[in-house]
Amino acid sequence: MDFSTSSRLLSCPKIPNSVHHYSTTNYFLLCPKLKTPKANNYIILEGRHNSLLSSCKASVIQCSDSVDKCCNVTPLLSANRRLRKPDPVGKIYNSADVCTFTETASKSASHVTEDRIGVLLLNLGGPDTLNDVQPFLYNLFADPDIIRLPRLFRFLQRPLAQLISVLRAPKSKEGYASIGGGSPLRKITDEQADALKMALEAKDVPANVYVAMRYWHPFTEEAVQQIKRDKITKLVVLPLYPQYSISTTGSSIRVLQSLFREDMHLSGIPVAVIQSWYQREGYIKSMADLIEKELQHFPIPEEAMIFFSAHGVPVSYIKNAGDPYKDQMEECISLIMQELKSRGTNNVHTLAYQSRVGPVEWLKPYTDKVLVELGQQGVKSLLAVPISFVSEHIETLEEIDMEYKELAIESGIENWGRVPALNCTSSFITDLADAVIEALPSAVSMSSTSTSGDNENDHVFEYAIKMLFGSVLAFFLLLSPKMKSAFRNRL
Ligand SMILES: C=CC1=C(C)c2cc3[nH]c(cc4nc(cc5[nH]c(cc1n2)c(C)c5CCC(=O)O)C(CCC(=O)O)=C4C)c(C)c3C=C
Ligand SMILES: [Fe+2]
Repeated sequence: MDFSTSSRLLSCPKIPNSVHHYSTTNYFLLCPKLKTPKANNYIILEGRHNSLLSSCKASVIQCSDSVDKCCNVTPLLSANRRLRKPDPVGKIYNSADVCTFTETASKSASHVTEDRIGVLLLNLGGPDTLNDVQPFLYNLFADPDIIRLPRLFRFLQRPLAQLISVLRAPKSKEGYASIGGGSPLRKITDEQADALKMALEAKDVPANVYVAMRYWHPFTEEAVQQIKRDKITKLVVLPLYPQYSISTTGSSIRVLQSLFREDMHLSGIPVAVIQSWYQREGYIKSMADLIEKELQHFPIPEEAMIFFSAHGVPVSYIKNAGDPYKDQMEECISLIMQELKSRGTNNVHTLAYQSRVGPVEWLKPYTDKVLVELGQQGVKSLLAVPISFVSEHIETLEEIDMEYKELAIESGIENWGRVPALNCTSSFITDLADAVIEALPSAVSMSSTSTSGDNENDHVFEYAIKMLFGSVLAFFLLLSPKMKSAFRNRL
């Protein structure tokens, strides 16, 4: 059998929210709804292409632990709704010994060349100058996915954002001043976009790559207008956050959904959203490469503790809102450690959370507390690894490199190192390009699926009908002689 060279993801028409994956050696059908109770176990349906098309009831197997090309892809419409559930991750595992099919693969490949493909990189954004700091903070705190107020108090969101941004601006400005007077995020993200475009071209998938920032320029609205002007016919949305959080990827996708829903043209464009990609082999290996390289700078590399420091989120996101961020973070770290182990690197490691804001409880343990404790426990060499973000930014350049380094040294840690952010590391960008190519066939337009608004209306209509019939029925029952006597007897 002739095999296609690229991996593909397709949704199965017979099972909602399913994705199937085929590559040089195999394909899978993944059905999130058939997920087993254990968080990381998914039931994968495997079968021949023909059997898949005729029936989705192919042989059912439990997924293995082996992870190859994985990312979580959905159409734009259902992207957020599914990820707000406690453990929504649609994992695509690669395993050997499964049949392949060439016909659809080559069809997809030719389809790819006909389309005007766009890739939309989602990122947080950062102030370009010190004057931008307060308005940037206002945009951030005005986001209902960052400050989650109860519905009744939503009218307070903007005044509160104004107050908090003004109060926080002086401290934030100090931070940005110490790293050169602004955030490097825009420049690095633009460079990543250029590198990704080149990597896609090298794989014979020409595409325009756009940058959509959530809280500063270029805003999502600007990127989306450009996509429209460029007459893009197929779009892959790729958040530059490896792990999904309601506060990051979730927030950006929410904005994107509302922009697409409002626009007839945009809602017709097939879109695939890659929601998280922390399990991708290319990413895990790129992280392991950076860690291995940085360990070599220590006097005794095997004695250095690998200290993963992730951006925190309030605990309520995990406990009440079902944010998968913590689970994904832990799994990501365990995959990186497995990879290091397979290379003979057996250093001890730990995870802590940094950058908390405000008076609520955030994910623990807190980075600053752990650093002091480790110093007290006699740890002498420590390698900090920023893990929730793939570019240098204020929290690596100022918080880790300055504040935490100073704290660590004060606490007795003698040898300090920090793994650089991936930025434009070529193995990483190549892997992102693969993720885009794999996601392309799963792109679906909003207009080809029912919108959540429609569903909600359906529910309201259904509810009203039930209420009406229920009331009429209750009225006649109450008037019936049998019912009257029953009431009389009780009284
Ligand atoms: C995965 C990454 C991030 C998560 C999760 C996240 C959640 C989160 N952040 C804040 C508040 C602030 N974040 C700020 C900067 C900032 N945050 C991230 C990433 C995540 N945030 C990045 C990459 C950046 C830096 C951007 C840059 O300019 O370099 C800031 C501003 C800086 C400061 O004043 O400290 C705030 C404030 C909350 C409240 C939150 C979850 C609810
Ligand atoms: Fe943040």
